[in-house]
Amino acid sequence: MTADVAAARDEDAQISALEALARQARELVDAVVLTDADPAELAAVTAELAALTDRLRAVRRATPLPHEFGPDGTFRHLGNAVTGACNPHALPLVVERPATGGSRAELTFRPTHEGPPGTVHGGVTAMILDHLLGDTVAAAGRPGMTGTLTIRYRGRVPYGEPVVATGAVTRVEGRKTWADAVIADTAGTPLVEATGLFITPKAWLFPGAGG
Ligand SMILES: CCCCC/C=C\C/C=C\C/C=C\C/C=C\CCCC(=O)SCCNC(=O)CCNC(=O)[C@H](O)C(C)(C)COP(=O)(O)OP(=O)(O)OC[C@H]1O[C@@H](n2cnc3c(N)ncnc32)[C@H](O)[C@@H]1OP(=O)(O)O
Repeated sequence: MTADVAAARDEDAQISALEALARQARELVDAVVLTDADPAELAAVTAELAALTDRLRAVRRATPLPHEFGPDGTFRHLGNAVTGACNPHALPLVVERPATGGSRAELTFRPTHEGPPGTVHGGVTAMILDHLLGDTVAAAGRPGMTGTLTIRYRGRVPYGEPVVATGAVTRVEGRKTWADAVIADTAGTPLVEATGLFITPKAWLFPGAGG
């Protein structure tokens, strides 16, 4: 085994272990949101969690895992707030790019995403749509940063039931790309619609220009 292969295997093992930790942390958050334990039990669990937190903090990175491009051009961001498999905050969203264009994701929100009773928080659905729009413009070869994001909430988004998010580019002009996205129920009824303007930063076209 060459040193490169051994290093790649070590990195794979590290990432798998981090993914498992993030999955467990999501389970923990869900359990916290839904627990009905008594105060003494809550205090005991809190003390155990404090000890675990200290263990992890003892070996701390300066930043979350960075984004990277694989040899086949695929984009991976394990620390991302929406898609990051190693980020407990992330659903994580798994985005597909259908051959017909655009981006698509099937997802199921959890009770931890609740805003109004029984309904997913509007800021959470906006975040998902922002990401899906960003992936949509990137899939069209026009990656960019969100300039504007407009959301129309048409129906309550439930948690605990699958919903489908889809996005498509609608217009391009210079460094600007507009796209629409929607979260719909499995019958296709639109629940939240979004339009975004994405701008490819000057710096991405001309590396070294700053920004
Ligand atoms: C996160 C991805 C990183 C890596 C990406 C690479 C590849 C990606 C591959 C796959 C990615 C998959 C998924 C990505 C998913 C999600 C994306 C998440 C998106 C976000 O979560 S992102 C965070 C929120 N976002 C910001 O943090 C932006 C802060 N901001 C800036 O970084 C700059 O401000 C910028 C870049 C916007 C412009 O800077 P700039 O210097 O390049 O351009 P400049 O100012 O010259 O404007 C040129 C023309 O755009 C007009 N214009 C400018 N800003 C506007 C605005 N806000 N609204 C309307 N029009 C605007 C001007 O009026 C002018 O228009 P005109 O030419 O007509 O006069």
